[in-house]
Amino acid sequence: MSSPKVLFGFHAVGVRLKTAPQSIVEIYYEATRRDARMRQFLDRAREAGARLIEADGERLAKLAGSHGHQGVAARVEPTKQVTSLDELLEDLEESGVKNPLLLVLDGVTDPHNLGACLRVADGAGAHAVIAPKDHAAGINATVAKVASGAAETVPYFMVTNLARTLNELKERNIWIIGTSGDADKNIYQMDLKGPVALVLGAEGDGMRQLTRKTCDELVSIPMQGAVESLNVSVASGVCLFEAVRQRIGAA
Ligand SMILES: C[S@@+](CC[C@H](N)C(=O)[O-])C[C@H]1O[C@@H](n2cnc3c(N)ncnc32)[C@H](O)[C@@H]1O
Repeated sequence: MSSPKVLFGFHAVGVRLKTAPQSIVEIYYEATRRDARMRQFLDRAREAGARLIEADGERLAKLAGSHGHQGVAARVEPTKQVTSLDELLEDLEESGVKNPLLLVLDGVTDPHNLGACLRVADGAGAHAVIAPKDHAAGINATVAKVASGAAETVPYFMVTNLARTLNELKERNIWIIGTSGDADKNIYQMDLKGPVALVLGAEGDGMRQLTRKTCDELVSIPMQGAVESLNVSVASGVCLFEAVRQRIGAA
């Protein structure tokens, strides 16, 4: 059995309260903090039946390590996780999701960028984020903090061979759309209502050659100013929310 882990900050603990309150072993809160945000948080925690424990700043700092805790930390049991991409896609099919929306990150190694990508993926309702095992940041405390709870809600799969995984997605009729500033077509010309995986490249070099070749389509985000490219998490947001816009329009 895996041991409880610690979440900290209003976002991360708040998301767990919303999505899996039964997995919370106990919540520590700084009793001297009596502002509105803390009061609202404690009301929600009590409504969810969570066990609340008063703690001082020192105890919270010990639980959260070097990370900002905002006066709140929780010991939680792991939630039931889907363990593989295949399992996730089968679950989606069984629950009638016809048009999965996936975000693929080819070489995003900065934990802040990964955290921001997970946050935007959650916001857009993406079903999973996929990255190559040997060329990506893993989930750590920084990622979880920047993701503001989304590291808990969006499955993140690190795969051994990204090109092979993209080919397997194609076999499941998922359209692979790579993004690159030099592509002729642009994201707004692309039909994103069906099953799609949006592929974003690394902070410095963009997508690797093999990944690029494996994509069904390449699209750009038309830039209007002097800079050549967007930060990868911003570009993820633009692409994912274009898919959301089209899907809402089609509903
Ligand atoms: C900072 S950019 C990398 C820039 C890199 N020099 C390149 O040539 O792709 C990180 C990733 O964000 C996405 N991106 C950023 N700006 C983009 C744009 N204008 N059009 C399409 N994708 C973009 C791409 O996936 C890119 O690989």
